[in-house]
Amino acid sequence: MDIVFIEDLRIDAVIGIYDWERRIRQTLAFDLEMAFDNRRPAATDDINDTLNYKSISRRLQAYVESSSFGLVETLAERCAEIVREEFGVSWVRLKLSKPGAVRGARAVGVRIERGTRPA
Ligand SMILES: Nc1nc2c(c(=O)[nH]1)N=C([C@H](O)[C@@H](O)CO)CN2
Repeated sequence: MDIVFIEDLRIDAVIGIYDWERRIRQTLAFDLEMAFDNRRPAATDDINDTLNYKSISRRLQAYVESSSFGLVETLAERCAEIVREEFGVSWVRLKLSKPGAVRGARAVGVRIERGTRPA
């Protein structure tokens, strides 16, 4: 199985369950791994045959910047849905980190996998 990945995509958003968190924007970090057969773009050298990581990054930036969920679980689920439904990705692993949210930890967050992983 081939993978297209996006690493440490930083996006500012309103996120969190506490009152003070509803009044500020916090930086979130996204890591994505997406199943995609890269043999065709490798043969054609055509960007139109790829799973375009720039297009996906831009879409997630627009969505996350305008979101205001309480839980990272909710935001992670919505982002995985966008990747699968709008970009036709059969399997995605998405890690959503909230750096500095817990004193003593570099980051906290969730990692989810959605869809069927190709053989
Ligand atoms: N599993 C989760 N635990 C916590 C979350 C969350 O979104 N998922 N959120 C918080 C607070 O918003 C925290 O990040 C503020 O520091 C606490 N636990």
